[in-house]
Amino acid sequence: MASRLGTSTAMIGKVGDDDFGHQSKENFKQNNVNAEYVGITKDAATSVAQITVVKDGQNSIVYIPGANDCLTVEDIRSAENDLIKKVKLMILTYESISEVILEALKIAKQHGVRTLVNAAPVNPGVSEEIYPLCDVLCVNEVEAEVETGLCVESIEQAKSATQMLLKRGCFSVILTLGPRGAVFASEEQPQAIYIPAKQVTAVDTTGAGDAFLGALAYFMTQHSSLTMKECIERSCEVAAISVQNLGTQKSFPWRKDIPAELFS
Ligand SMILES: Nc1ncnc2c1ncn2[C@@H]1O[C@H](COP(=O)(O)OP(=O)(O)OP(=O)(O)O)[C@@H](O)[C@H]1O
Repeated sequence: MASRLGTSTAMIGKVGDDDFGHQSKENFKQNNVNAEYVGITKDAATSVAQITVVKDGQNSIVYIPGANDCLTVEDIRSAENDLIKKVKLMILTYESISEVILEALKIAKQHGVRTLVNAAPVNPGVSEEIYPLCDVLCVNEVEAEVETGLCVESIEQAKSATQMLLKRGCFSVILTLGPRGAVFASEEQPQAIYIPAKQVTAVDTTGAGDAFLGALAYFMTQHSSLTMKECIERSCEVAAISVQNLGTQKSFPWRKDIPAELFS
């Protein structure tokens, strides 16, 4: 998503030496994502996700980690000089193992790279040491419940969850709420604010979180005069476009498909 909006983007990861792995690398190329640091391992199959979409567009995903678990601390260190230290922002997900996430965050912070951590998919194995290294922690309702132990159904409960995550040391927290939008709080603005989503008819919400995050990375890095609230509002709009199309990455809009005022 970040690349489709026009951000120079690179991926660090690992795929298996199989059809899905080779297709993934080809897909990065077609989306102008530098995949030089996406390794191929013979020790595991490429990670896959079985996705079921129901009538209202909501989804349920069974995720099988596979090769993602083979990404090592050494793989991250090998990208430090030529990649990590040169970027403005690093997005991390919970698809890697805890020690790898932690190493990537430490290296990014050493070089003044902003960090945007998406605590997805739910991974209770991830160390609490990551929180103080998160410039932005982004969770959905389920992930927020697992991270905090709180019930996150109402917007008020979502606001309470962001407060708890801030207290653990994150600089800022975004809790996405599907069709309701998102809640945001930060050290600078601890009072959580609610940002509504655009009302649209969703056909497939799969990938809404990734569309939101990729767009957020774009606005945070390419439109530095925008406040975080404005970046989140615009990212909600991009994600709302994606849920009106079928597919996961396939549903992500290209820059030309997005109203020009979002880039002003
Ligand atoms: N039905 C919808 N209508 C409008 N916007 C939506 C809808 N669903 C999601 N969005 C937008 O996408 C953002 C992220 O969605 P959500 O909270 O569902 O993420 P997620 O659970 O991580 O998604 P994923 O299905 O990719 O795992 C929301 O904050 C909202 O702005």
